[in-house]
Amino acid sequence: MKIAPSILSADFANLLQDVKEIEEDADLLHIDVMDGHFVPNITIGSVVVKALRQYTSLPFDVHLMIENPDLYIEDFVKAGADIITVHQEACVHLHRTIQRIKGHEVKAGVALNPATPLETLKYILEYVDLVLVMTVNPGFGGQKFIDSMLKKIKELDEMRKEMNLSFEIEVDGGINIKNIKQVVEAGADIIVAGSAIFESPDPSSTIKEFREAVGT
Ligand SMILES: O=C(CO)[C@@H](O)[C@H](O)COP(=O)(O)O
Ligand SMILES: [Fe+2]
Repeated sequence: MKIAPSILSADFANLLQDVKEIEEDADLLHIDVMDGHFVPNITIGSVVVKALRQYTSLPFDVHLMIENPDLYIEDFVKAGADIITVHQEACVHLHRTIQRIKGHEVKAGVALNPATPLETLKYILEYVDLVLVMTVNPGFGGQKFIDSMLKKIKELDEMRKEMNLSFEIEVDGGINIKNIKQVVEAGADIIVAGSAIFESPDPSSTIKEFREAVGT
């Protein structure tokens, strides 16, 4: 299991300090990019990713919650993204968008909102490196995990086995020390957590507790 702290819940006035605090314990840094159109919130853009890139070697896991992601892929690649994930709901030509990301030699992911069926990914799964299952409606940190998403993670894991594919399953939203084990048992490989890590008194110990809770 990999842990990807989401900087959405970090202190933006002390962003580097917060990243440094989790650097040794985290596997990836999850960066939520929101445009105020696809989701009702505006967060950070490629300039912030580029600024952070100079100070950490953690792989950057960029979650684009934006319309027309094709227009910005190159900017995020140049800024230092290692994984770029786009939403199925935001891409009219998803296959083209995934190929565009992979053409830059970074990993390509596709994200699904809670209400979007897995079946919409049937013909794209063989091309992606990662599927991000949203377990809250995207836009904000600190929301409650939607329980029915456990079934979705399990079904995706089954599809992966049946299709003999090796994409990673990433899960994002409302994950904490109480539900992490269930999420991993359902089939998740990468756990994103924002508020549970950055709003805890000791973010680095919280990551260690997450690993202990899962038994890894
Ligand atoms: O993409 C998103 C929200 O849209 C997430 O990455 C959040 O940042 C997760 O925050 P928590 O639910 O863990 O507080
Ligand atoms: Fe995210």
